[in-house]
Amino acid sequence: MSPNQPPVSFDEIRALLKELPGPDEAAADLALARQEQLTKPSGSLGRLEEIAVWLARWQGRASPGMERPRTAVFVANHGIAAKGVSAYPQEVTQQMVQNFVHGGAAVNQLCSVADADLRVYEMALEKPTGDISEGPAMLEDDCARAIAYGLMAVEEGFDAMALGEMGIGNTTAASAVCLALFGGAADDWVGRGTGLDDAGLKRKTALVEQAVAVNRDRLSDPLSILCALGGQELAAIVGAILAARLARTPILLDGFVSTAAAAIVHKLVPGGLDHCLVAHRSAEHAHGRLVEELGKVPLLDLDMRLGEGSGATLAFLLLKAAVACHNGMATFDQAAVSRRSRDN
Ligand SMILES: O=C(O)c1ccc[n+]([C@@H]2O[C@H](COP(=O)([O-])O)[C@@H](O)[C@H]2O)c1
Ligand SMILES: Cc1cc2nc[nH]c2cc1C
Repeated sequence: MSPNQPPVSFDEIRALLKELPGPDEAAADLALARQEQLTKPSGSLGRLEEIAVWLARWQGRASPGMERPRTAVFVANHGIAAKGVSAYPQEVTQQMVQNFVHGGAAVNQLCSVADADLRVYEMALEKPTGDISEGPAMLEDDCARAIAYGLMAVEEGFDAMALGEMGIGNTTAASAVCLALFGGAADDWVGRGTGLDDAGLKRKTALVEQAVAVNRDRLSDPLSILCALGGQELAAIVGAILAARLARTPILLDGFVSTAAAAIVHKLVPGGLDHCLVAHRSAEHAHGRLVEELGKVPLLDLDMRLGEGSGATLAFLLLKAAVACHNGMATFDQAAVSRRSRDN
């Protein structure tokens, strides 16, 4: 496959999975060795130390950088929205795109605070995916094209990317994907999304159960699950995660919906999410269980449940702090600070 021709079939995407590069352990070892020289008790910067070494490992350089972060927000509509699974009407998806463009959304302010570039990818909003409670969300070709769209959204030259989404009804799709991938009961995976009331939550739970039952013959592997139950923005996030691995770009996953998309990659390739961190634990009911399934510990826990890349963009600030300490602190030798006393 030439670099300018993204894969447009599941077979080509499966072939790409075999080409994913591993970590740069030499860069990580050098970063770890530097952490031990810096003027602080060993380990005392906790996860900031881990983040600096993780960035070195996945950027492939001993001195990690965070000058150029980008937030990508993938936006799509969902047929299931017509069944009353969201507290907001479907037209909000398009209206929020305008709000992003005019700089009025939360993610605009957070990008400005974090000095991050923002890209919004609108995915055929006039053509919602199929209603998953009645049949598949997408045909294989459409799903592969959406994955390819996400692959193409990753450009070289960014130090890290935050992957976010926007789409009324997409927590229903995310819950259905999780139920199909991890099993359990529908109510393990369903939450209030944008703020459903009790009656709405009951309806949404029944529809998620129905979606998995109706599509049961289409759930044989992770890509088929994405195709049958997911959405275009979830598929694009899958593509962006894979492309970022090829481009040596570390990823911050946002909330429940972004993490549900990432779970597809987790099930497709062992270690496929090693270049990704979960930025925050969303207040959406199932996110805690989902991050446990992925073996991840979110960086922040602020009761946020907005989506649109907000939590991941906010966490860029932690990555910047980790890099500033890693690259800027003096070593014990440079600052003439005495090292640890011999243990008795
Ligand atoms: O990702 C999350 O943790 C999250 C939790 C609740 C809501 N959202 C956002 O809200 C929208 C989906 O909610 P809903 O209720 O319409 O399914 C969509 O635009 C998401 O970005 C996102
Ligand atoms: C207003 C609004 C903004 C959002 N941003 C991401 N998801 C959203 C859902 C709603 C309803």
